[in-house]
Amino acid sequence: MLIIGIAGGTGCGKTTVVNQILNELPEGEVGIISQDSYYMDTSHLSYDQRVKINFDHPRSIDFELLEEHLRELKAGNTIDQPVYSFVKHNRTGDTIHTHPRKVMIVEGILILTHPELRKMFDIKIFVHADSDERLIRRLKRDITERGRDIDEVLSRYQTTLKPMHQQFIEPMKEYADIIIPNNKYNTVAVNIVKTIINEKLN
Ligand SMILES: Nc1ncnc2c1ncn2[C@@H]1O[C@H](COP(=O)(O)OP(=O)(O)O)[C@@H](O)[C@H]1O
Ligand SMILES: Nc1ccn([C@@H]2O[C@H](COP(=O)(O)O)[C@@H](O)[C@H]2O)c(=O)n1
Repeated sequence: MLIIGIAGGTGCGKTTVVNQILNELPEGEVGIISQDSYYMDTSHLSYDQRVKINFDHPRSIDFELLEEHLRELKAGNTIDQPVYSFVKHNRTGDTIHTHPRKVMIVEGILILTHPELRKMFDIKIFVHADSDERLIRRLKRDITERGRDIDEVLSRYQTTLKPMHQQFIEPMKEYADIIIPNNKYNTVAVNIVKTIINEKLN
């Protein structure tokens, strides 16, 4: 199994890059694990308490479960990946039956901050987009897809996103094997990653 970790700040385009990689590759040969599925279970908290969580700090992620699931997949076993709701700020209770594949992609803002997880990646990729570009994309996406308004996104940006990005996410570039500049769509870089994956699949 080839395990590829794709990190980068919110809005840099990780999900988009993953979808571009999957596009044209044989269906069912590449599996995806999203860090978002592994936000801590916060069912014991009220909605008002959950809203106040710092979702950009590594402690908000259940890295233990994520690591365990990746090890299971590597051992050839199927896992039940939790489904997360950005509207409820919690796991939904549903899971996605995820099968091991020849290539597994793990994507998320904080995946390179966890040393044990980092060691499991054969290739570490960091997607870069400038912070103003990321904020614009995040605003548009969170308003249209994640049930937020402009005040919520901007206040979260100032209080947690920006400081957490500087403290935890940006320094992870040091560990990357490949940095993809993604202020604009980067077909060349995506094709290079596709070539690496195709070599593994053939
Ligand atoms: N290179 C790009 N140029 C312009 N918009 C982009 C680019 N990459 C992604 N986007 C858009 O930005 C938003 C955030 O992208 P997404 O892939 O969800 O980022 P991430 O998963 O890193 O948070 C989406 O609406 C997406 O369509
Ligand atoms: N309930 C939540 C959980 C997380 N977030 C934000 O999501 C961002 C990570 O996801 P990307 O797809 O953007 O990589 C992260 O910056 C969290 O602030 C949220 O808003 N609400």
